[in-house]
Amino acid sequence: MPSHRFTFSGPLTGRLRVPGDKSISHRSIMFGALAIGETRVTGLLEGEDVMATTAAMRAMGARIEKSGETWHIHGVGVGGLLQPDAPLDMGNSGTSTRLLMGLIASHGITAQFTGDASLSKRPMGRVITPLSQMGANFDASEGGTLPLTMHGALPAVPITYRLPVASAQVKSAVLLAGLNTPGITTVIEPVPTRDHSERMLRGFGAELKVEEVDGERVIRIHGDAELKPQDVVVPGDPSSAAFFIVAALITEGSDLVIENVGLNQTRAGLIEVLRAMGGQIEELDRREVGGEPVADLRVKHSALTGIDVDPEVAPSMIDEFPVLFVAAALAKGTTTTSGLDELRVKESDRLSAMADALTLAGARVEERGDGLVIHGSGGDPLPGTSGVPVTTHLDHRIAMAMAVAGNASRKGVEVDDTSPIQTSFPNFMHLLAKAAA
Ligand SMILES: O=C(O)C1=C[C@@H](OP(=O)(O)O)[C@@H](O)[C@H](O)C1
Ligand SMILES: C=C(OP(=O)(O)O)C(=O)O
Repeated sequence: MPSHRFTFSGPLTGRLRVPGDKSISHRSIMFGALAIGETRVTGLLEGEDVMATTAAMRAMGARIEKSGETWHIHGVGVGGLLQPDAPLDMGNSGTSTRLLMGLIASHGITAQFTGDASLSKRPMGRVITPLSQMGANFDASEGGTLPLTMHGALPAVPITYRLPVASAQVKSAVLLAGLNTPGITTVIEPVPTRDHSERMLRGFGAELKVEEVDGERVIRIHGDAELKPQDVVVPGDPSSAAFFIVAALITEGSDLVIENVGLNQTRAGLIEVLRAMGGQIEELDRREVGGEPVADLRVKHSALTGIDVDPEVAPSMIDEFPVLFVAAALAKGTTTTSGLDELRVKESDRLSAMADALTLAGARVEERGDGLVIHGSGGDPLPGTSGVPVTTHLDHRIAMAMAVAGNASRKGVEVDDTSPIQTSFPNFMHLLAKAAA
């Protein structure tokens, strides 16, 4: 467990580029593995989570290799996944687990899923329910957690499923099961979540339609699909850029350009919220990369003011709350967040983990059932930790959020375990040290 003390080492300046989008990276490997022919992917995030997806797709028959900066994926075709001969180790990755369960649900194969201590606590019942309706069978504990074994159904049965939680992973699991199911599988999404599966499935040639009915998104996918190989360029991950956006906003003297950041509307909530708090975030050279809107972001140190965050924006910044809480801890006045029950079932309980960590670093935080209330310092650096390190609970976003807090503290913040950062942002510590040097 490598611990690390993150201390102020200077304002953030210059230019940097964050790694590829994690959601798009997972999907490019999965969809490439289901296409017939060679898919080429550049800008792939080479973090542990995406490598778990890669290993699983190899175990089910896809040939995946890297040469130079390009990943080459030779797919097996929809319906062509082979039975893996060992358990699929999902590591720390909820996205790998839930999306692959969807894929396997409509293949006549059996697979066992295992994961680390964090993933083994996370709820899988949310995908087991619709995938069982489609015909898949599960040997799982009553709580619906890993390890579990699933038996796919061939043929699976198309369903219409209305999402009971705002989750792109559940939506994607059902749509992916629908790829190899005869007929039309329908997902109704009352609250919009990230739409990378829809965009990319269409790009790979699936017949998928999205309609807005009474304010809800209705997504229909035709089964027995044939996917055609694509050249995918993965844009930079806005969820990774978030740490540098907040670090620059709260560190005096900062003026930083973050290049090539994906700005898909379903992911861009944090930028909106930070601007409403007074953050100076400028978009330069807005363009399209791989079918997604992208820009370079110029971020300057700003005096932030606390706000009430509208719970409606939550799905478009669901992974960014840990670092938003850090921005709020440095703002003037109070920031109130609510409607964030989903944060309790991520890699850690992110409400309690961030309340504990920020309190230990000297911030004033109240934990409520579905959100945090944070009384900001008015721009003064946080005191920082002494003695006891903050606990990351195997959660990369807690580790990186508290690293950013350390950079805006007097004594620094000691983080108990930096290894989870490898799941989504392997060069984070290097980039932070470089930008603040
Ligand atoms: O579909 C995806 O790629 C993701 C969806 C979100 O999870 P939920 O669907 O559980 O909200 C998000 O937290 C995760 O990091 C990636
Ligand atoms: C929730 C996250 O990922 P996953 O669900 O894939 O583990 C995340 O990256 O913040």
